[in-house]
Amino acid sequence: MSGAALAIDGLRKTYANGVTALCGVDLNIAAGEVFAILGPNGAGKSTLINIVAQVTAKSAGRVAVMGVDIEAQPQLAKRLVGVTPQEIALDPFFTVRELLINHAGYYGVRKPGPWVDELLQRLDLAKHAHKRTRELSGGMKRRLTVAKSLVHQPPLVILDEPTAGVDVALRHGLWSFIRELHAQGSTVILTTHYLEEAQELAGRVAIINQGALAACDRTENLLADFAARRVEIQWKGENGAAPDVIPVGLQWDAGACRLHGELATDAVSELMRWAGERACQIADLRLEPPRLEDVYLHLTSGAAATAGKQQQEARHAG
Ligand SMILES: Nc1ncnc2c1ncn2[C@@H]1O[C@H](COP(=O)(O)OP(=O)(O)OP(=O)(O)O)[C@@H](O)[C@H]1O
Repeated sequence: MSGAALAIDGLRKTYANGVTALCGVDLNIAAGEVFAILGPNGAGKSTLINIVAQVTAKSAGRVAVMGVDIEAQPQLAKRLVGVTPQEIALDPFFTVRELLINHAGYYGVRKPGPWVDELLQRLDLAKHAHKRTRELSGGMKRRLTVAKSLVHQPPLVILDEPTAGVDVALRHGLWSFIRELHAQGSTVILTTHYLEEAQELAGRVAIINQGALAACDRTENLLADFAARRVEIQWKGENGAAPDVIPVGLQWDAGACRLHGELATDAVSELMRWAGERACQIADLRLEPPRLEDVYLHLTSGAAATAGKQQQEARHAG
């Protein structure tokens, strides 16, 4: 498992209440990657992150951070990772600077001052450094939580929904900060519900559903493997009349007088023939490549999701 920034093998978690949050996840994230973990609410993303951060105990499996097994060398493994949790919990009585310096002390960092100043600068917190944390706005607290996780300069940075509930400008600020961290050699793992964020930042994406890995690949490969096109046809039927034949896979929206839906790539030539025969009734026709959102929805809902979970459970059975 050495060589990877994060190596996860057969990770399982069943909570005391009997809920199985992870049912045998394997994941290998190379040093220097920006990697996104996507999945619906309750998929198991935070459980996975909390196990890596050693705030939740795993039920089975192995986890190594920068080649260090979290069970064999828990203290060393803890120092190699900085986790920004989803929940913001900051001591209200410390100032921003005090909080960061104290937190650095927790990791045994000597003379943290210059790096704390740099973090305050880069996360746009310098002018709030003297304020008590209870005086900060939600967005400032979010940035401080990010700074706190980086104060010991870990090589692996994990951000659990870093942009949840933050405004657009701050989101873009955090994106450029993540790019800077990456450019400086950090490995960054983030979870997000914003698919465009994953597409924008991450080289590779994992989709977790019901505690199982539904996909893990480069975004462009996930899109290339998804053999479907989005179709939208504006129709000029007289008095709003529907087309005589509706191509399989498309739906008729009478109010907007249009056909729309998803079409398998190998059915496109058939659609073109259908459209050619009705050219004078078509005002507009658009065929769009799939988006990460389409792949995500396909993998996390219905039959594809159930099949993926069963496959993974079978692989890890026993
Ligand atoms: N401490 C806990 N005790 C019992 N069950 C838990 C606990 N924490 C999480 N769970 C359950 O484990 C499952 C996975 O939860 P988790 O928080 O890991 O999902 P998530 O993918 O991070 O969701 P979200 O996107 O909503 O943050 C859910 O069914 C959740 O209810």
